[in-house]
Amino acid sequence: MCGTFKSMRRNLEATIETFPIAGLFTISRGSKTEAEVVTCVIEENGVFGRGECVPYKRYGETVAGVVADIRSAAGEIARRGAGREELQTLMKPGAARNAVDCALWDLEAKLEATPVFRTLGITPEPITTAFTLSLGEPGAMAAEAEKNAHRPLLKVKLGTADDESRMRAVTSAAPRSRIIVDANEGWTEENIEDHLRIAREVGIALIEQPLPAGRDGMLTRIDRLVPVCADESVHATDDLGALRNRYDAVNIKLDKTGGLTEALRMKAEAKRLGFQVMVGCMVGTSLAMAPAALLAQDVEYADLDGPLLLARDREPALRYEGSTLFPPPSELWG
Ligand SMILES: CC(C)C[C@H](N)C(=O)N[C@H](CCOc1cc(O)cc2c1C(=O)N[C@@H]2C)C(=O)O
Ligand SMILES: [Mg+2]
Repeated sequence: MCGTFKSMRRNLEATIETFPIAGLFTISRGSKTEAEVVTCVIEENGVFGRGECVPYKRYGETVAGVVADIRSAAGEIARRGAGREELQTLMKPGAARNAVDCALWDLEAKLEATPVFRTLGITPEPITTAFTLSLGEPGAMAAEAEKNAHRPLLKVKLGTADDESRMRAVTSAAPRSRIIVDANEGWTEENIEDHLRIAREVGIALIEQPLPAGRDGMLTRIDRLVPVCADESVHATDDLGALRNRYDAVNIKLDKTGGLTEALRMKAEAKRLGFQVMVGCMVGTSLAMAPAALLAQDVEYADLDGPLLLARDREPALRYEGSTLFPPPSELWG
């Protein structure tokens, strides 16, 4: 409960941590070999709450800027005891607020000996996550798809001039998997209708962010032959209204909403407006996925595979068995 600890003194720390990626993760905007995350730890009376965020260059965020933003809010949180509700006005939506918000959820759960899932009134169950295939040449993507053809849900990174070959290659290599295509803003007004026709022909389930954010108005005028999901075009609850006739689904990420508190509001409003919901993630560890795994309990798509791409994770980590993600242990978060 927010505000309960106002008279208590809290200490807040923000640190940068690096986790190596197993191999290379590539999309149309570039490649990564490691996940650089910011961890926020808030302590009160020897009890620690932790939250993790992943700053994203696409949204003008850097790790140094995010650490600075967290530290500048630290006075209000640590000395004055600002809680989660005040945090929503103290910091803007984005990665920095996510780390602090999730650390506060974790701290409050531990101080009150009440797990977050209980506060949310849910009984978390294992969920199926998407598994992401990097962008590559059609043959290489087909080989990766074949290797992962046992997985029920694949997310395929596209956004090139020749996505037709790639869509055909991955769908024939993994014929039993449901496939999400994430074009990462890489399609154009000229090629989107052709791409949608091919996507429907080969049985793609969902197309994520085909057109650039801010230049996606055409989506209201075309026949969306495959459901279209907003990612870069949607950050928080206030964005939803304008997207109503443009998108069929929205990808909610804690690093965009600025934490679980706003993400819960956004999910409720998205459902009320009739959107399908995906809960997504950045390239982060189990600590970043844990709150998202609770958020994803009742949505159409969970895309929480960050740790599956890492060569090293938190300890304890989330348990994944294939593409099944189990509820987070409280020693990890919540
Ligand atoms: C481990 C996957 C990337 C996580 C998820 N399935 C996913 O696809 N998320 C992306 C957003 C994260 O993408 C990032 C993060 C990053 O730090 C750097 C990059 C990207 C990316 O897509 N390209 C660059 C390399 C999503 O839903 O769009
Ligand atoms: Mg995306």
